Amino acid sequence: MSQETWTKVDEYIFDALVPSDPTLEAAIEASDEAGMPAIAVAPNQGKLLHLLARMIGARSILEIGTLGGYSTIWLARALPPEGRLVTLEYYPKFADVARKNLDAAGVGDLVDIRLGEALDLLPEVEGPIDLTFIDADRVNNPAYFEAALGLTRPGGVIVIDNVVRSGAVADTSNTSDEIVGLRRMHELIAAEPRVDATALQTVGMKGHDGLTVVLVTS
Ligand SMILES: C[S@@+](CC[C@H](N)C(=O)[O-])C[C@H]1O[C@@H](n2cnc3c(N)ncnc32)[C@H](O)[C@@H]1O
Ligand SMILES: [Mg+2]
Repeated sequence: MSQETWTKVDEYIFDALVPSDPTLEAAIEASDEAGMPAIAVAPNQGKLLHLLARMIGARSILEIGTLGGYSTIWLARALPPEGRLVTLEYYPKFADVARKNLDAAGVGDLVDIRLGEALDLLPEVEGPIDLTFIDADRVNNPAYFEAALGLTRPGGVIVIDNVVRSGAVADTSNTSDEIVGLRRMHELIAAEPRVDATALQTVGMKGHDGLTVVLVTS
């Protein structure tokens, strides 16, 4: 299997189940034009986040890692009119682009973008949260998971993106801070009696990676 095949299958999935959406495409274009890295979730992954939020009737969502607000739009669109989404972003320039994209998508009123180091911002986030999406610097994922667990209500869900990194997570010779952080996060999840979880590796237009899905049980 090659990257070419994975991209082709993603395109098939988009055509079949995730129709092109001018608002979301404009958000990606605006991020590209601002020179931001192309590291947003893929459309089918964004839709998975959206569906998970709808499946649990999410009214409050926390996102760690906004970038240009692409996944934020998918998640915000799952909220009822009185819902709320708090998203944390380190770079002011990224937050500015995200604010414009969210307003253009008509979900700006639902979203509170908080600027700064996520570890500093998390203690100020008000719970309970129904769904937390962790998609920032993996080295801090153990701390992000702990914070998310403290905020996410029983019955709520924590999703962590980019947990496979082209297989590096399973390569014992890889001791980079990022990969050690991912393994430590999975150890914490496994040892935590208040959650149940699984992880999936994914291939597609974004290469080989994966996501971890955690149900907060109590
Ligand atoms: C992969 S991108 C987020 C992509 C976005 N969730 C999407 O799919 O559309 C990660 C983002 O996290 C931000 N970030 C990285 N480390 C951070 C930190 N320590 N605190 C806050 N934001 C951080 C980066 O600036 C970047 O915008
Ligand atoms: Mg990601």
